[in-house]
Amino acid sequence: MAVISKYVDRIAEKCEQSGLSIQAFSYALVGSALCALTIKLTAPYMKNTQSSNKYKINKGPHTPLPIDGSDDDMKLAEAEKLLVQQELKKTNLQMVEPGLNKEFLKQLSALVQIMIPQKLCYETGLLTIHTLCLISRTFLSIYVAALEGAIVKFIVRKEIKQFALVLLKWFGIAIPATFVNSMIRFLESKLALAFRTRLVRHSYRLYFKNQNYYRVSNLDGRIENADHRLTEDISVFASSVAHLYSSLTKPCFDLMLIGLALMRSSRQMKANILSGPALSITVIALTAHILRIVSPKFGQLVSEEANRYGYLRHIHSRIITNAEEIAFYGGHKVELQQLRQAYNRLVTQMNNIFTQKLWFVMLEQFFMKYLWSGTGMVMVSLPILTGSATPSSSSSTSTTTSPSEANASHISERTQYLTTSRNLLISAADAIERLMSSYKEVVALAGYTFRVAGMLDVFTETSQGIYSKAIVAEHNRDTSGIIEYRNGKPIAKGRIIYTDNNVMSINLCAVPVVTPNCDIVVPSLTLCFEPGVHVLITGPNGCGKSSLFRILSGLWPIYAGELHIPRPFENKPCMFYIPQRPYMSIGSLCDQIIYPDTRDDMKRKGITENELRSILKMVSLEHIAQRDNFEVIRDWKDILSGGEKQRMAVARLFYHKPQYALLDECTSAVSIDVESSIYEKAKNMGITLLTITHRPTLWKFHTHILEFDGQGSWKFRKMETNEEQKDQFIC
Ligand SMILES: Nc1ncnc2c1ncn2[C@@H]1O[C@H](COP(=O)(O)OP(=O)(O)OP(=O)(O)O)[C@@H](O)[C@H]1O
Repeated sequence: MAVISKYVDRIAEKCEQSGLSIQAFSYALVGSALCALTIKLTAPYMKNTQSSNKYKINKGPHTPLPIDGSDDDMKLAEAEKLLVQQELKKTNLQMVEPGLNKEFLKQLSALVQIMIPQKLCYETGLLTIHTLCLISRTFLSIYVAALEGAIVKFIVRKEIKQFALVLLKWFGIAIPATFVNSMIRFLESKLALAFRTRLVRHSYRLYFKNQNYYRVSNLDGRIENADHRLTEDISVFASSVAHLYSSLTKPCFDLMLIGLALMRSSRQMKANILSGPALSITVIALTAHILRIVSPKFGQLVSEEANRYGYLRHIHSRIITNAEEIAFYGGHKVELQQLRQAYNRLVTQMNNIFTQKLWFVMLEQFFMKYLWSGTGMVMVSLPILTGSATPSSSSSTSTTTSPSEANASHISERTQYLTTSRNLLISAADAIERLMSSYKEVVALAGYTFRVAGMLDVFTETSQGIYSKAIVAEHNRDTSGIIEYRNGKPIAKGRIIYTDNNVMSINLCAVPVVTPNCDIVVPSLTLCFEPGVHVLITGPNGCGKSSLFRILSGLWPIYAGELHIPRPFENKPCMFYIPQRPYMSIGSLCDQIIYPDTRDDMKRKGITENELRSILKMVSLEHIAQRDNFEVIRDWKDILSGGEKQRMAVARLFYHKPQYALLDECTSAVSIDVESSIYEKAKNMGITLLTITHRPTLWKFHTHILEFDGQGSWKFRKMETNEEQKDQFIC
């Protein structure tokens, strides 16, 4: 600054020498500075208005702005627009917005019933001890305030012995006080964990009910990242409920008991006991009202932030899951762009919250730190300034002591009163501040309640077969009467009937194949799969071959007709599905073969390691058992090759020996000789094959063929074994 001012002085001198007055020079300097400041302040707004106008005209109101004008960022904004539109669709589906309303109370009470299922349970025990600790902490605070008042009184009176005695008491009380403080935190954490455990158990139960983990992500569009809601959101919700309990009840106890203590000391000072509390209540009520009016909608903001954070994690986990595919494709640019979009949207939301908090916290602090302190000072001084007499405790001493001694005693009494009241007031102000700031927490809790309760609602609905998808809701399509809609949602009118054990055939009676988006792939299927009738399923891509398996396995709802399937008998599944990309579970080699059985199931079935070894031999994987024994836990997804993984999946088929095997191109990576021997062995075991394949070498293992034409029609007929049939099939 000094350098600049010297430089300015030198220019001014030069200007004066050339005939320009210093005043004129100053005007010019200030004018140009103001001009520069105006340009600096208005330029970004002008730029934003221009670009937002441009976007309003060209791309609709919800398009996010590009970060700069570069082509890349324009593309990013375009992609983000799609993302925003998807979010909007989702929001429209969910309709209700989080906030302090009836819906929030209803959702919270439903969640409280899950977290505290009975009047007498572990959680109520914790709550009782927690409440007792909170009450005793308040009594201790009042006692400590009184002790501090007495300490000051004895200092003013110069009574060393009394001072030392009270100081000792003060130190003595510190031990239970600190223990109670620490206990409050401990109990709060225990309570949060207990609530979380109850919620997690409940939601896990729902998540795994009726294949909900599949339905939520595939058939319903309301929850995009169930993993985030099941982990992060439940944890934050439980902590926030436990924290709110103490941050609401403790200040209430504090206020009640401190108010009584203050009134008692005002009475001792023979002052009006109502004027102080009346003043404070008026000021607090007024400031609370103002804060409530100007408070931003933190519930919505927090809920949106959690949504965006969840989406960011979802993108990350997709990249981790599909790392190899992305690397082969060299798709890092696209993935990076998606990550940047997700992160930018999170940052925008966080910045929004920070900015809104900045002004709100400023106002809050002004009220709580300054306005309330001022009111507190007036409150404390009122009994002394308006008190008609000396404190009651000192009135008895005034007859035996001299006037100067009595005066000194009155001063010390007033000092004690002031110190005690001040300490009590500080605690009370702290309590009110906590109560007021709890409002923010309550609003934030509304956001988490909305997400957790919303998740449980969706789980309940999907487990009952009620789905909601934006794409379905938005299309008012003609489904030729196959799908019936109620309130914009399709109704699964079809029935699954489990037949008795002696009927082993699978029957489809006028069942349509309908995708989760309500696209009709095949309008009506009437078929009968009998044991020993090996069916080859064929047709062009996307004609509904895998969808038929999804319907047989009960993954997709049936919108009409009837499906008759045999009931599982003696723990033996009726159908066993093997996909093209087999799933490798966490665990040992043994766990891979017996999946989805557990070790206990395996023991119950009496299957030994030797039998597992011979199963591995049947699929030519015996070398794996020699390399790693059955117990070593490995990451089988990465260790085994594509073909080995497919053979491992077939090993599961030989372990479970189901009535029907649903084989969805499950040997596409297996060499032809091993594949043929696998099919031969499966047939010899009495397993009926329902095979989707594009390999002509497999035709000989089947007796019937189900052909889809891709236009919704199909043909089911006996397969002819002559060469002509084979050629026809190859085409
Ligand atoms: N989860 C889903 N949500 C919406 N539509 C789906 C879903 N899964 C499949 N579809 C659609 O259903 C139709 C039939 O798919 P399906 O997987 O049955 O084809 P496919 O005959 O097995 O084809 P391919 O030979 O390529 O495996 C396709 O148009 C597909 O886009």
